[in-house]
Amino acid sequence: MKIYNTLTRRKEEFVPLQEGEAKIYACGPTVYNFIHIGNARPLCVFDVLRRYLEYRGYKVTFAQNFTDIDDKLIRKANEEGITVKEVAARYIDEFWTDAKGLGVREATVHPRATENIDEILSIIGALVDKGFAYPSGGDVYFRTRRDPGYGKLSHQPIEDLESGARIEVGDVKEDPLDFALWKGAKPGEPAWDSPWGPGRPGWHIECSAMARRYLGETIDIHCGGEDLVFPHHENEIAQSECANGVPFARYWMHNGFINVDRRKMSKSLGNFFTVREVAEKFGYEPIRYLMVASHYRTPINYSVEIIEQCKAALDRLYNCRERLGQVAASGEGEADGEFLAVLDEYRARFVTAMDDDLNTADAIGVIFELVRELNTAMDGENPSPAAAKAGLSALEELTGVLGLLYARKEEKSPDGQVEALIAARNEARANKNWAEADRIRDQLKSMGIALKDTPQGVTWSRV
Ligand SMILES: Nc1ncnc2c1ncn2[C@@H]1O[C@H](COP(=O)(O)OP(=O)(O)OP(=O)(O)O)[C@@H](O)[C@H]1O
Ligand SMILES: [Zn+2]
Repeated sequence: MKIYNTLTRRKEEFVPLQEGEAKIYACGPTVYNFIHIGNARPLCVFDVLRRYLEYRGYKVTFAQNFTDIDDKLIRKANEEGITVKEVAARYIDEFWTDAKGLGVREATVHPRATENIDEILSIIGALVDKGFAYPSGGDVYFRTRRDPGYGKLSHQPIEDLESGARIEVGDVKEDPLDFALWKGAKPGEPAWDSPWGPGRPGWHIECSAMARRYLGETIDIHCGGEDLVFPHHENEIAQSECANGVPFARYWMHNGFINVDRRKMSKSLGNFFTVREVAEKFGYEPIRYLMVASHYRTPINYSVEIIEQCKAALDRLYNCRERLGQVAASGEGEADGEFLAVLDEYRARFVTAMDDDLNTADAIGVIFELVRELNTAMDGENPSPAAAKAGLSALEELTGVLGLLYARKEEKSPDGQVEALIAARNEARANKNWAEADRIRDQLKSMGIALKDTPQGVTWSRV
């Protein structure tokens, strides 16, 4: 598989540190609010990365943190008159509601910053000992200029960062480029003891600490949104590599933005839609579909129309699945070898697309071609139940890698199945697809169901 590596700005063959294994770290949400559609993108696309690597036989260890202490959480807690812990607990709960709704699997571990203070202090201690960090005014800062590799991820030479950066009077930093690893406690803020006095961790250090604790000093893939490249990920690299003396992450993957009118959807701009509000109107799955229908590095312009298109595309997939299910249930037999070979070709093309830097857009294109092929096969006089069964399993296999077709369960009750067929027939009629409408009528007839067209709609009875 090839992955576009932000570090080298090239697509590179993915070679894991240990054969057959992949250790992945994804920066998780700061839990002070509901997640918005922009935040849903990294959640969904890196869930697909994990599923795909597993599909290809890798043992994946996936860590995603919760940032449960920072300025925004403290502000929210003060606004609401509750503790930071309560804010975090509430929005972690809400996160799970949305993540599950989006079909995102739980990571292998979901560590929280506040539960990893010892590891954080151990990295800061190592950095101080090696001269890469210094305490000052109750805080501890990273000596950015001491790190020869600084700027390698965002591809900006340190001189470019220097311009505009100035030391303010009373500044506790030695250099304006230095950033905080530890922030001395302010009155009323949560604080932990440390060798440099009570305080709390900076944002960047928590990821270095949790990645090391749960995945090791060198990890295979580090991912997150494009906006995290600088300074967050640049700082993570600086901290981890200076503390551990080995490379931090071998591959860096960054998703592009969800935009609204070409501007990044973000809380600060106020141009965001929460996942919850969109899901309440359209369901969760069209949101996931939106994320996987594009290549993860391509910007997506969000609109209601695009969600509606996603919903319609999903309907086509579900309709095909349902049809296959019905034909498959109608008999037994062996599928034709040639047909099975055709299905395998679709599988191979799907893999080729995904191997090319997780090109889910092309992969979905292959799935829709498969759907056309399967619909045609089901259109015949006497569609083969065995072929339908094989087609169904190919369709479920490939949509499953993208984490799609999870929301609607197959109707198991006979009445539900009849209703579903009547709905499919109504749709066929609305599309003037008379042959299909007649076919469904006949199928129902063979199930002992008689239809009656009335001014109120179609009614049915068992004969
Ligand atoms: N508009 C967007 N499009 C794609 N990814 C985004 C967008 N906004 C945030 N992300 C990603 O969502 C993940 C969660 O980030 P985080 O919780 O820090 O969001 P945030 O910074 O609160 O969002 P905002 O940018 O709205 O303030 C990160 O990987 C971030 O890169
Ligand atoms: Zn991070």
